[in-house]
Amino acid sequence: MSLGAADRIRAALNRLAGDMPILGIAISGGGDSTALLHIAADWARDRTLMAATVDHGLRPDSAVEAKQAGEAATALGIPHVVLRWTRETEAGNLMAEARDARLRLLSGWAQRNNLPAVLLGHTRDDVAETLMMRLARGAGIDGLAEMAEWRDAFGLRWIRPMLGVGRAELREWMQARDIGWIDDPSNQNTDFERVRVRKAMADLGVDTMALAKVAANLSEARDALALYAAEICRDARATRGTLILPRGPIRRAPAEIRRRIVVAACRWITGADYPPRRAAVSHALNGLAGGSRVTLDGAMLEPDGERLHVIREPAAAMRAPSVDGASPVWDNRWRIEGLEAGQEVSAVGLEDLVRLPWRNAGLDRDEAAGTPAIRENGKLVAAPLLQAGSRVTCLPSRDIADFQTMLVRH
Ligand SMILES: Nc1ncnc2c1ncn2[C@@H]1O[C@H](COP(=O)(O)OP(=O)(O)OP(=O)(O)O)[C@@H](O)[C@H]1O
Repeated sequence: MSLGAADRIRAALNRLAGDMPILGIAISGGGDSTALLHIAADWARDRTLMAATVDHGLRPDSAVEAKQAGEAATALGIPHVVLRWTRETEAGNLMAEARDARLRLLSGWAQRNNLPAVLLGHTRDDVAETLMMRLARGAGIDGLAEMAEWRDAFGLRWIRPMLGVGRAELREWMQARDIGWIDDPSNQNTDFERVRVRKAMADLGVDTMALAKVAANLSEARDALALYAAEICRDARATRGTLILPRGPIRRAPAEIRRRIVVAACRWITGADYPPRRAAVSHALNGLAGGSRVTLDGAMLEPDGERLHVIREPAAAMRAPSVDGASPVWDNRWRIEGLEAGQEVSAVGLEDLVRLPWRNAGLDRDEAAGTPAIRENGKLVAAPLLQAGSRVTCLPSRDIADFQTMLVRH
């Protein structure tokens, strides 16, 4: 039984990362990622594996634990670093913020080390607990479907090779080999929803295998719906950062399909790592059904005859931080080429727009104000999408194929 668990993980590693000569692994020092560390170290052989631990600094022992996690990695010949997080505000959902910060820190580390992907130690128990938590929140099919074995987010591929294995199996496997791990006291803290859900599931005798099966069944349903949505959008087009969708077929499609299309369109525009909230999507769909222009999480959807135009919400573009030649992707959607030293990219804005021939660009006023502008010492030098002849080019960082992929894969 325990050998079976390691074999299944190795098979998943072959399937998901078999062609990667170098790979990262995120270890907390807890049981799941410690098991993954050992199994991946053995699997890696002539591949290079690098490990990192995020010290959230939320408990007095966290630094010591991060160091211990590192010792486990270096004992296996795997280089390890500790990445420290400092929380900026006290407001908001601590767990969600910590997870986001963790993914960002890990992604930065992976990019600095040219790692194409990072392994995470989620297990079948995580799948079951997530399903229960989302059920309680009234999630839709996507929220309830199983976690993906891989996902691209925060500029990186995340691989979860242990989704088919239970936490208890892993602990058995480690005990049989005398491998120790750190029991995080937060895993007993009932202030956290996941801990309460875990306890409730144990009390009710809920079988994680059955719940994981429900999640897998819903994934199949999701995939079928995704193909339906992709079929409806087969004539979708992308031009200069605007997505143009067929309005009639979308209007006639069932609500679940409309929802999926709107979510993918919004994420295509914003490049966001998470989909917009369900209630916000419902609100946007109601507006669209009434023929109105709506905004959703930084995207703007505008009915135009038989077409639905999806653009960047101008106010969101104006809030996007400016970038220079060192990191030439602006607003998470424009790749800027040809910037000179001292030049920066930010939105054109309404003030500078009046001096530009924006009407020739076939955009409306708000849309034009949200396009990239090149400035030097705060002074407008060029607005490449609105004027011909600029030496700087702005290329959309996503094309129509990316939209089709987003429809099928969330
Ligand atoms: N502080 C951390 N530093 C690095 N990676 C982490 C950290 N916390 C979690 N991870 C990664 O994310 C995965 C899932 O996170 P989750 O919060 O479910 O972890 P966990 O319950 O602490 O798991 P584990 O038993 O491995 O500690 C972990 O298995 C690990 O790969």
